[in-house]
Amino acid sequence: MRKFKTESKKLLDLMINSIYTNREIFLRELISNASDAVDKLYFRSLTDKDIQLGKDELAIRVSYDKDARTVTVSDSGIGMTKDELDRNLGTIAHSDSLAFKLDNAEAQGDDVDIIGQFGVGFYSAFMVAKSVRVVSRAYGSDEAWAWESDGVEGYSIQEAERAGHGTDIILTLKDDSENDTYDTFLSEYGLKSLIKRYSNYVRYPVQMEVSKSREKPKPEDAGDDYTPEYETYFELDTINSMVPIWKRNKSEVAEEEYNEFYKTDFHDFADPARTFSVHAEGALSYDALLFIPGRAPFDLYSKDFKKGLALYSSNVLIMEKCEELLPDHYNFVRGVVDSQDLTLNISRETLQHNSQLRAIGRKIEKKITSELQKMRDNDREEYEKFFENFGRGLKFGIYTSYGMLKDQLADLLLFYSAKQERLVTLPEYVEAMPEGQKAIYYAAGESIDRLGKLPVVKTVLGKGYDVLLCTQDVDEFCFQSMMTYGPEPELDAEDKPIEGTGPKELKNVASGDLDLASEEEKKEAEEAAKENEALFAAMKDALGDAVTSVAVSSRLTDAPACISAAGPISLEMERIMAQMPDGGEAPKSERVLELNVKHRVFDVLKAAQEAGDADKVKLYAEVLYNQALIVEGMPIDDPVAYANAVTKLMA
Ligand SMILES: Nc1ncnc2c1ncn2[C@@H]1O[C@H](COP(=O)(O)OP(=O)(O)OP(=O)(O)O)[C@@H](O)[C@H]1O
Repeated sequence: MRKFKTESKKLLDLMINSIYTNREIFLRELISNASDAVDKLYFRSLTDKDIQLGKDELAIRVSYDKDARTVTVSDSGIGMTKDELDRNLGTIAHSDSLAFKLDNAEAQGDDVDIIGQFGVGFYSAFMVAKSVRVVSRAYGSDEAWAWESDGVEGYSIQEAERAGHGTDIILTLKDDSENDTYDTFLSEYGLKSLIKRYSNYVRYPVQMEVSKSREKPKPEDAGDDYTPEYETYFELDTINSMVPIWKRNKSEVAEEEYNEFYKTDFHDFADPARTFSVHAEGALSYDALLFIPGRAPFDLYSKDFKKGLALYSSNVLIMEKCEELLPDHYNFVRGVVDSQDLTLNISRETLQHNSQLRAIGRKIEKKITSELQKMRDNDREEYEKFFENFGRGLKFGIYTSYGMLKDQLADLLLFYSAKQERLVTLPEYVEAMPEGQKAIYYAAGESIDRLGKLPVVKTVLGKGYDVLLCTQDVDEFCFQSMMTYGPEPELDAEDKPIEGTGPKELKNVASGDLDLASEEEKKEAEEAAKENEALFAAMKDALGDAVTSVAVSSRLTDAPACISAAGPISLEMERIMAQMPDGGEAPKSERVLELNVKHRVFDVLKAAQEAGDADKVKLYAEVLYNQALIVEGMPIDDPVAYANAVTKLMA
């Protein structure tokens, strides 16, 4: 027996136990080696006219024997001589394939696509096998040799028999134990799935005998009551689809083919809303085929949802979901990236240089943005559907980046316009603003219907200004992190900003000072506040900590009262934060009970105050406060007390 070199022994142990996290990739490695072997022969045939390759010789076969516990991968590739077996499989980290690739880098072009480079892949077989036998006959030789090893001490090489050139790798799988079974590798379904998952785009057919069922011929003497009988038979099937769809010329691929690929590979039952691709050449060349799903996956907003694109290198799957390729706000995009230029780490499970991924990721992000813009501008109906599915993520992108992504994402957002009664973009809102409108107004709450009825919304609409009705939990957080929206101010001759131009503040109609009143109205309000100081103080007293103040409103026309928020937290934000898992600790809004001093109800209040009827003032305060809460869609603190107050006033 020949011994593995000492370094090799250590390496082998390292390999088997720590390089790979996923033992099932052994099949990927063996199929990749077989593909390399066929590639090498094919490459030779390009220059050597004597080599005529039949179609069958290009195929890679995978088979298994449940009783003998063997899995075999065979190819009719270039094969190995005795020396090559010794050199290639006796020295770990020796890769003839890499040498081949380097030697032929110039000549090989697109016709050959060698996968091997580290000289370790083969040994991954020992993760699942207790012994490995390699029977190989080099092309042009009439001898075959068998290399055999248990992966511990060493290996032997003996003379063997093989009908033609090529190699058989025969693994005898480890025994099942209590914690570990190797059943999947000894089943048609298990092997087929692995071939499909990892080696689907290997350029040569990967074939397996698969069991099928067919109806037996109907006997001639069959009577009327004949029921058909079935039999199982075996047939050699090609399992992989070979040519990666993303490598094909776009004009030659029908939309249905893309849709089918999307649905099978990304497990969706609906067609994608958009299919697009990126093709980059240069120091880092790659192809990407990307899809915007037609519907949101059910777990999109759950913690378990994993974003990412499938990453291929030389037609072999490296990672099913490579997160670095997608920013969080585009987490819904599915697709593949394929590059030959990636510096893979030895296990082929990750890359050595994340900067490569980041570079690809940046380009892909740009492409997605432009694709969404195109969809928004050219196919509004579809875009609205897209936005309903994934718009929330875009808003989150702005919010979680503290507004840094607003230049990229704000124009992709849609909001419901109270004035136009349809979804509008922010540019469309700004475009339609009448002269003199200083801010972009929005209202946040649970439903469009309800928001549309809010007195404050009606007041702003009454001024001729549109109000965006926001019903998603993230809306206001998104607006607050944006603070303003719009192009930079225009400058006058002295480079000073021209008044009325520049970004517009995003204002919640129910928060802070709306600055809608005319000078005259402001003066009136000031006077009313002064005049009714005692009444407001009595009402604030009656309401205690529920409000921070009682004030004259400049945002009401028909309603007698409303609640606004003085600080940065609106009532709606308070409601949303209270619903979050640790909502008990959530900050509260600073509520202000605003009164419409022009409303008849205010006269009634004033009369009670002037008559010195403190009880009545208290009851009125409670009723108005709670009523305003109900209108806002907020829960009232003490419904019984509210009902009692109404009853008392009526009785
Ligand atoms: N089926 C095969 N037919 C012919 N040669 C093979 C076959 N399998 C392996 N070899 C030879 O053995 C060498 C070592 O294989 P191994 O899988 O360990 O490394 P590799 O494929 O070169 O690189 P990587 O670790 O990146 O897969 C290969 O470079 C190749 O020369």
